[in-house]
Amino acid sequence: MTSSESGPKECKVIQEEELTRGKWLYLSNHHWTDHTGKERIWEVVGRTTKGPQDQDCVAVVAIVSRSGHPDAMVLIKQFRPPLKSYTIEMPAGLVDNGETIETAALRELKEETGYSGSITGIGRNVSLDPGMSSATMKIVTVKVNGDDAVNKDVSRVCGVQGEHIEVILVPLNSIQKCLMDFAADGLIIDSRVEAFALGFALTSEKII
Ligand SMILES: Nc1nc(=O)[nH]c2c1ncn2[C@H]1C[C@H](O)[C@@H](COP(=O)(O)OP(=O)(O)O)O1
Repeated sequence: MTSSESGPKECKVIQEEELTRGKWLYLSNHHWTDHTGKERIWEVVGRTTKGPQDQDCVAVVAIVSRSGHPDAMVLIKQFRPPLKSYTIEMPAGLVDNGETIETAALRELKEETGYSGSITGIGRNVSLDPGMSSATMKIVTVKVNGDDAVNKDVSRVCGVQGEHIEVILVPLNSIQKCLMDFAADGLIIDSRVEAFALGFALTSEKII
């Protein structure tokens, strides 16, 4: 029986060969065998910061409810050197060594937006860029009571360790229009935000 008659083989990585390492990232060749059993090489970027926890990072879908206002999603605008551009993203960041996903989510939300909230859901383990990077993350949903004293006077500009982050509240009922305006202004929309907005529009039966 030939290999094609026996069906596809299970693909697997057989060796990780590190090529170079920086402070935050490393580049490796992953030697792997494909569905025919042939050995191949894939170039992979990994994060040096990954500790024993399962995920490299966390992203936060934070929805603010305030009396007299429609519910809004907390988004952030910041400059991203890899893209040479400002971006619109969800609050997100690296999970610190030994930190739980829950703690990381609430910490990043506070550091990057000033908001405090409570967790309403924790997503699955997901990939950020499966063709390029080994990094994985979870999306945590958080509800924020905008009328609560702790959230009343949050600053429009946040961030720690040199970050300069502009906080933007985008009403859910006009999220597609807002993203279109940001893109028209030359901002790059994070794919997680775009996917959230598309899903929201589809479930609301409003594509734009
Ligand atoms: N790839 C990176 N290169 C850097 O030069 N610096 C980096 C990289 N990735 C993260 N960082 C730095 C920038 C921040 O000071 C810290 C924490 O970032 P965090 O807020 O956790 O994550 P992001 O929001 O994704 O930047 O790490």
